[in-house]
Amino acid sequence: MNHDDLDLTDPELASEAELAFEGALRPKSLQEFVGQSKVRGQLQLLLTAAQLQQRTPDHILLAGPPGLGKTTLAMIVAHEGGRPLRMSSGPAIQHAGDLAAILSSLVPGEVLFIDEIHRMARSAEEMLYLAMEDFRIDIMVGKGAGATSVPLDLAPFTLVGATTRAGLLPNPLRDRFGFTAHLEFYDRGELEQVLERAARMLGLDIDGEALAEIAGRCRGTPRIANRLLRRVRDYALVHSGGAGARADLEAVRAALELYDVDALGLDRLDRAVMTILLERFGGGPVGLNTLAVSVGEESETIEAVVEPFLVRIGLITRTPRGRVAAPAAWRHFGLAEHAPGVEQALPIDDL
Ligand SMILES: Nc1ncnc2c1ncn2[C@@H]1O[C@H](COP(=O)(O)OP(=O)(O)OP(=O)(O)O)[C@@H](O)[C@H]1O
Ligand SMILES: [Mg+2]
Repeated sequence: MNHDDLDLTDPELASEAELAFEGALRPKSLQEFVGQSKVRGQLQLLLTAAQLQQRTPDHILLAGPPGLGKTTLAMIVAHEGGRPLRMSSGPAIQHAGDLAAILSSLVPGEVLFIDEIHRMARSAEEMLYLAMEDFRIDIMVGKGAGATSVPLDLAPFTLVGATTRAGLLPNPLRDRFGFTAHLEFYDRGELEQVLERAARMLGLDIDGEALAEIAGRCRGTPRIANRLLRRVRDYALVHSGGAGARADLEAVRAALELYDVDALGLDRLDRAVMTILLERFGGGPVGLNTLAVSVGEESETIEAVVEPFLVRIGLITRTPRGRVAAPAAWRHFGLAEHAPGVEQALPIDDL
């Protein structure tokens, strides 16, 4: 089964076909990169200053929810400076030795991209501190009492780290980045631009109204925008009997209804979380872990993927006592707001 069809609005899941498509769609320069104007300006300044001084740019941390363009920006940083790019990821660096092998083979000026940097092994993290600061690592030679550490100079490089969970990074690591870019969800206009570009590349003839409808349902996330667009393209193609893909508002609505993406872009998991929060916990407050267990998901997923969007569109608020449903949530789900404190009346084993 194809991941696309299972979790159309999960910004994290990507099938092989989708990855190939993403590769083709990635903007290659800051100029082509849509939206994130603040971050674009910050990056531009940092890269230009480095170029003027003919040095490697400072280390950059890209933080933000999945699918907003972190990998794309890392590639742009390399491309804009005409620098080679090495790609790795936190889960692939489980020993300091893994990192030493990468670092010692970098060429001068290379951009090292470490995706999901918060998942790197602790021992490697410590090695990275020295590497980032002094372009040097200490390699342990021998074992036991006779072990000595041998310093090894590295080629100057730029580390670009990406994380969906900046809060999990230890302070010493966070502090060693010259700049942290916080990526924001995209607004409608920006998403329409992303979609327009992708439609052109897909050879899909789609009108403005239809684009706007997709833009409204893709959770502020370019990856989801591109994915929904492909399903609309399928729909248009099949309904024209293969004659050519042309999509209007009606086609978009029909296609997205088929795939269970509602008018706000909520998918099944979002709706499950919201329904439980509203109906079972009377709108909260309820703790993240309790919510996660109730829908049978990892609390990491709820926190990194589901919740940021629900908070952003004003369906959930985070309070010190837990997550609370906002009035808009009751309206969106067509429910009457319960009296506060209902959750306390629930039988204990229902929690
Ligand atoms: N600003 C943008 N303009 C145009 N397309 C974009 C933009 N940002 C992202 N995209 C597209 O969205 C897709 C996902 O982007 P990308 O892989 O860079 O996200 P990510 O932040 O690295 O996600 P993850 O956290 O899952 O690794 C790519 O196909 C990319 O082309
Ligand atoms: Mg990425």
